Amino acid sequence: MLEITNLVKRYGQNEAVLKGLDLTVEGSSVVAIVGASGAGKSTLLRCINGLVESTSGSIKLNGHELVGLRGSALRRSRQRIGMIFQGFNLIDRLSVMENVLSGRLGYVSFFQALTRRFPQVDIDRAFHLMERVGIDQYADKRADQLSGGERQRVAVVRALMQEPEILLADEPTASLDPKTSQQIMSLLQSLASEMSLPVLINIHNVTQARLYTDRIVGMRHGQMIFDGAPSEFDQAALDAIYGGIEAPDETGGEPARDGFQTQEPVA
Ligand SMILES: Nc1ncnc2c1ncn2[C@@H]1O[C@H](COP(=O)(O)OP(=O)(O)OP(=O)(O)O)[C@@H](O)[C@H]1O
Repeated sequence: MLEITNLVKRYGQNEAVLKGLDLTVEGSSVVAIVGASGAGKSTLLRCINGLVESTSGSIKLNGHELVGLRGSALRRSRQRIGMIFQGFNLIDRLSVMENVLSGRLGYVSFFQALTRRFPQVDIDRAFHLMERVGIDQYADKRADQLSGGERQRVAVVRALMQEPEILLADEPTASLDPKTSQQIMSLLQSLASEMSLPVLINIHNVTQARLYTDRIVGMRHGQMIFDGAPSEFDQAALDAIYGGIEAPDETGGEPARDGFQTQEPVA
């Protein structure tokens, strides 16, 4: 469970970007964070995974306080948080398998990491997860030879290899075409339930947020001004979140299945 209480983030002497945010995410729920550009969505995710230092407040992941961690404690906490980015953040010259196994770097010895010799159990799990998301046939291919959707699946598997307690996705579909975007959203939704993993997704596409998440959190100027089920996310909520700022992306279409589901849940 993720419990955020009275979270404040201020960059330098500027006005606070997050102004006392409270948010609790439990179980396997998929939560969309929506809001206009500059609302503070990415800052919220970066505070959770410690990429930026929170100014004050509390972020607890399964009871462990994340605010104020430094050094090895911060590195250990990051291992428990899977991160997926808009630009995939893969190492292009490495193979898909090597990218995926890099999700284990925090768990193996310095020597193993240096020589990239991973335990067989990690390799088996990598194949299992790659098969689950439909990229096992690309294991030996260079990451830069894959399409955007395939690359994002590699990034998802790399994050899952960390055995994370939560997945954070920062605009995971913004670089993808509409159909591929839907498949990735559907995949995240399925994986959340198969693995009982909470997933927090920053997303501009409100149609996809409505279709593929269990809950929508709307932010404006660093504050949460909507928190409810997708069915409650109506025009009034849209106006409150985006009114006078920008028109959200309403493209999205019909729900998609991720297309690579297996019968076996992934442990
Ligand atoms: N490293 C930084 N230093 C100073 N200000 C920053 C920094 N990162 C973000 N900001 C500011 O914080 C505010 C919120 O930015 P943030 O990226 O969190 O918004 P966002 O809702 O994710 O926007 P977008 O949808 O465009 O990604 C913006 O005004 C931004 O300029």
